[in-house]
Amino acid sequence: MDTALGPPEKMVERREDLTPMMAQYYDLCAQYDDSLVLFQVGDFYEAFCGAAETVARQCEVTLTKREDSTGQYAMAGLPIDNAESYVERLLEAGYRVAVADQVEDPEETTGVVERAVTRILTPGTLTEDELLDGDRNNYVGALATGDVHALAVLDVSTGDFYATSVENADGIRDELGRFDPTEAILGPNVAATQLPDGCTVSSFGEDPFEEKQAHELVESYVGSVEGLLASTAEIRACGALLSYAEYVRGGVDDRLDYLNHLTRYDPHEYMLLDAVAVRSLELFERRTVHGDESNTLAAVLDKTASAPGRRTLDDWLRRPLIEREAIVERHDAVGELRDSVSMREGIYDQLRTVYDIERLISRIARGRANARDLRSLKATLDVVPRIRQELAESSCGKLNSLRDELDTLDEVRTLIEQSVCDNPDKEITTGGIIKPSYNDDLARLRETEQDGKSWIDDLEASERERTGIDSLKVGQNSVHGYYIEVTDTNLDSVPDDYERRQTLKNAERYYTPELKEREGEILRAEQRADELEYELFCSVRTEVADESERIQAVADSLAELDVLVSFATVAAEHDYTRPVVGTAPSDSPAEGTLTVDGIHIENGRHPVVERTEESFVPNGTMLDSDDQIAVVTGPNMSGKSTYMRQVALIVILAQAGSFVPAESARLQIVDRLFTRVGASDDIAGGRSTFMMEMTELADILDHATDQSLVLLDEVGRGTSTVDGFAIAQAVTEQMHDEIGALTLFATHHHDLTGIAESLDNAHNRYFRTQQDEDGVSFEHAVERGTADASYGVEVAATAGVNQSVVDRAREVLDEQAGRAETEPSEHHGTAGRTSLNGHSGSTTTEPKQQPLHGADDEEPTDDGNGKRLNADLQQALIEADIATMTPLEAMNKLANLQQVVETNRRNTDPNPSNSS
Ligand SMILES: Nc1ncnc2c1ncn2[C@@H]1O[C@H](COP(=O)(O)OP(=O)(O)OP(=O)(O)O)[C@@H](O)[C@H]1O
Repeated sequence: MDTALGPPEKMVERREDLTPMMAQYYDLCAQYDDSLVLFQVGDFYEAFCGAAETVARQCEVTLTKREDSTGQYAMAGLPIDNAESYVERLLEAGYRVAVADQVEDPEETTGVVERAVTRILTPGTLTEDELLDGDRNNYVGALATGDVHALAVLDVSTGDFYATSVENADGIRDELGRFDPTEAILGPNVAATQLPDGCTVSSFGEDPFEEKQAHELVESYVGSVEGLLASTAEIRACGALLSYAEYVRGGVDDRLDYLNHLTRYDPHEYMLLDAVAVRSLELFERRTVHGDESNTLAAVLDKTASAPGRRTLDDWLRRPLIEREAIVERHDAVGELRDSVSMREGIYDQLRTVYDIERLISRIARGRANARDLRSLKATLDVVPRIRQELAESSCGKLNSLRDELDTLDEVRTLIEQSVCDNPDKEITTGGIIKPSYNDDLARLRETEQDGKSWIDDLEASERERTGIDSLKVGQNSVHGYYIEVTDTNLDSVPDDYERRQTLKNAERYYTPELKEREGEILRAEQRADELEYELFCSVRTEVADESERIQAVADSLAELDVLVSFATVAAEHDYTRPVVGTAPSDSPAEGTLTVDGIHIENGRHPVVERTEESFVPNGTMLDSDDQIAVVTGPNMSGKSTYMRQVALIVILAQAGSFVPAESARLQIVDRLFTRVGASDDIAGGRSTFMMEMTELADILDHATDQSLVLLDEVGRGTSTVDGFAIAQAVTEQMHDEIGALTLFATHHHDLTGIAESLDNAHNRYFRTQQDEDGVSFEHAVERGTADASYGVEVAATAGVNQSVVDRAREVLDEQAGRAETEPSEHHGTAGRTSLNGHSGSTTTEPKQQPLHGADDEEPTDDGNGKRLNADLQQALIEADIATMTPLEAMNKLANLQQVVETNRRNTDPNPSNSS
């Protein structure tokens, strides 16, 4: 066992001799032996022995010692006021942290202070604002298997709770990809391999997954599971998850009543968007080495005003809809909000003032909220009537139903308004949180306190008059209470009824019997009033918590409205258009249902790239049952990847309910979206092997349907040219003949363009490229047909390769072109200058690897007229498979050639100084 966990070895043999406090520590470590125990001692959380060493190392705090009659123990302390940042480091290091707080007042205890674990902090169950990203859900998941594979996920900080099940383990991986939980617990026979990267597996045993126990627990939270959950595996996953959520409460008041809203969904109700697609389309995180969140789809669409809105936006993008009516409802709402600027801005202005209502209600229900939280809830609920007002003029069904669902919760708002102070204290035990007017007893006690304080306020003046001492002062301190202070020079005038309380350097402090009595009255009234305020506050908090279901419903509606307003704002500001969505004809739709065959986009734009490029070139897309596959060619940097991703993002946006960046769009509803991007494009994710590429391809071939959209970028690039081409061809044929998915296939294999010509429902698209005396430039415009040249040499010239190599390369190309005119060419569909692809038209022969003289060990020699060198260069250039090279490989190749020319020049130049 990790030395930071369990009872310290050093204490085991001395257990019976330990001091009472250390015995308490020992017992808590034994009870929570899977967690690192942080043990409150006054203002610090302490750890001892091995745990202390871990805390000191991970949190970079000083390791000290504690010595008592039983020995010496290593000790490390974290200041309670600042504990969160340290705890974060322990969680990142993979520890669960059990926080053992003092649960009684040390001043009221004679023996050792009672301590108990009040919460166990784990990565997926955090509720502390300081440890959470306000805009993101933080999910913990539970997986169970049975007849089906079930997944339950829960965000303890917001109460978002989902369950689903699928037939195979791959499907579970996809669903996990949608929620991206930070932590998971696994039922019997479930492998951790399904979990996304970065998800911590926590051990929790098998008992909580036991059916009967799980069933009872789930029903105690959400009522009958009949008709809600679809399998026993789902019940077991939900039950285990609830019991884990209770467990991390540390066993103190462990019910979490607000977790009463469980959503069971069928994965087939949403577009299937697996983790690979989410990553490669950069929906939430850019595929940079460290991943960053700017310039992602979620970021450019985020005009939300509130944290719940931001989280809901993520959810909608992760789970685009496939039911036409639901999609159209959202589009209707976005349309109305886009057109009505005053309604849109009015709602936005209201939403900007709201607090994170989901996290507020979770804190309130867990009994962790303070009075400020209740005021924040009230301020948030106050916007509801105003938003209803803003929506009064709405004429669309979705906005109307959202308005009707917005419960104004008048009694909750009135309760908080009447009871909780307008600017309450943060502390809840020291008064200043409940209005005296809320309770007669409280009012009386505060009056007594106030009367007493007024009497004392007047005391200074009356005593000065009585004693004739002008410098006499009345004051108070925490140790001695109220006093009358007289300087030494006036001691003669002190009356007899003054009793000495404290001697200072130049003064004496006194009290009178009446002052003492008044002071007692004030203190008693104040103390009782503070206690009463705390009691009243707790009961108000409980009353509010009892309404958590209604409050959560309001939170959901506000979040939904926030996303719709955000979509509408983006649509208005960035000229998005409303897409027409229809069911695919192959779905056998009911009569009257609008069907759309394929994806038809006029002047579409990439929603993210259009924001970063100075001038973005819009492009159209036409895929349907007659033009089901498009093979997209074009040189590096021409815009192929951007184009393919743009089509996918437009489809996702439309099905999430947003308008789309295009002049017009008619879109068939897509059931699944698959992406396979080039192997070398994904190095940051550590998934650069050909094996990984093929695993993803296998997944697509197994699961794509005739209603799916498939993006294949450079499939087969990770292996030899011949194998890669063979795989690409076979995949294209299967997509065409058997699967029937709408497919965009970007490739450098120009030969694949011939295949597209030979298949009935496939066509070619290529990116136009301009060449002039300044070099090659990319127009980023896609057209039907195939590219007329590869422009590899021009790209090299533009990249700065020196002129003599570029000129020579052009010569070689011209010679090639001359040969091509006299020999029959097998290259498919190319016109004008031929491709530099050395195996043009040949699909079966492996290109020969001719060693280049001078590049390896053999020195080039001059035969007097440079013919040998020319032949070598020619051969090398012909062999170079420019169409499949990355820009870096092309540049290396050219640098290599350049070096050969340089070496040759040096060897043949009679004056070596010329060759530098
Ligand atoms: N339609 C467009 N309008 C303006 N700029 C674009 C457009 N499409 C792509 N670009 C820009 O061109 C560059 C290359 O785009 P992209 O990566 O899509 O090319 P590619 O053909 O896929 O390249 P490679 O084959 O090397 O992967 C990017 O910087 C992108 O921002």
